[in-house]
Amino acid sequence: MVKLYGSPTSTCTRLVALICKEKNIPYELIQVNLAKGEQKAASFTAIQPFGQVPYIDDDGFILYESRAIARYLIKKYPNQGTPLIPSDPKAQALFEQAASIEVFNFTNSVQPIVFEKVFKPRFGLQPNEERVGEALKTLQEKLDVYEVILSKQKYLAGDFLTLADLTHLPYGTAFYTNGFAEVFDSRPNLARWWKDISNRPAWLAVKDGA
Ligand SMILES: N[C@@H](CCC(=O)N[C@@H](CS)C(=O)NCC(=O)O)C(=O)O
Repeated sequence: MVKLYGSPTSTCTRLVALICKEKNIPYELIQVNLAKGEQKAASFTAIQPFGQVPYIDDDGFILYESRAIARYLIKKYPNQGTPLIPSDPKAQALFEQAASIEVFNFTNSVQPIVFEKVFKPRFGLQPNEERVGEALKTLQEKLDVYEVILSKQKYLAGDFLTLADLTHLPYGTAFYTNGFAEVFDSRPNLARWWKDISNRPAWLAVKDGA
């Protein structure tokens, strides 16, 4: 069974758990206590040199970086669960385009907002509102483009769901549920897409406790 080293509340661990559920891959979550700094222990960085979760141990094969893990698991189990990466070269290229959009046009802006407005307050720290304002401005511009794309097709890579849609869920949910729902809801096609992906049973199961 795949061993998933991570934290049930960590966004990146949740992505891997989500993919396991979408692909019906049994996995064992081995909890790493981030608050205690277990990810920085020498025994941990010997495996994940950046001192971050998640990583997987698949029968001795070690892999870190949540998106790389997701791709590996999807390719290893092509014939079970939801097909999340197309095999046709053109469809795959459109998937890669969407995957790149997610990293650079979505998560790059959403991540600092979640960090400032959700994670920092948990540790009694004040958010840097200037940083939030700048990231939100950039995000809104990018989401206007999402709205155009999603007015023409069901998902980010076309009319088929891919990993590139699902990678929006961990940070997107932390953003949406912590005071920013209107940012998505005010754009009808984006809102329709978000409602679709965020209500997938696999995601509901993960966000309510990986
Ligand atoms: N690009 C990495 C990012 C990993 C990452 O940022 N992990 C966070 C949790 S979501 C973490 O381990 N934070 C604790 C730390 O950096 O010490 C991935 O996708 O796996």
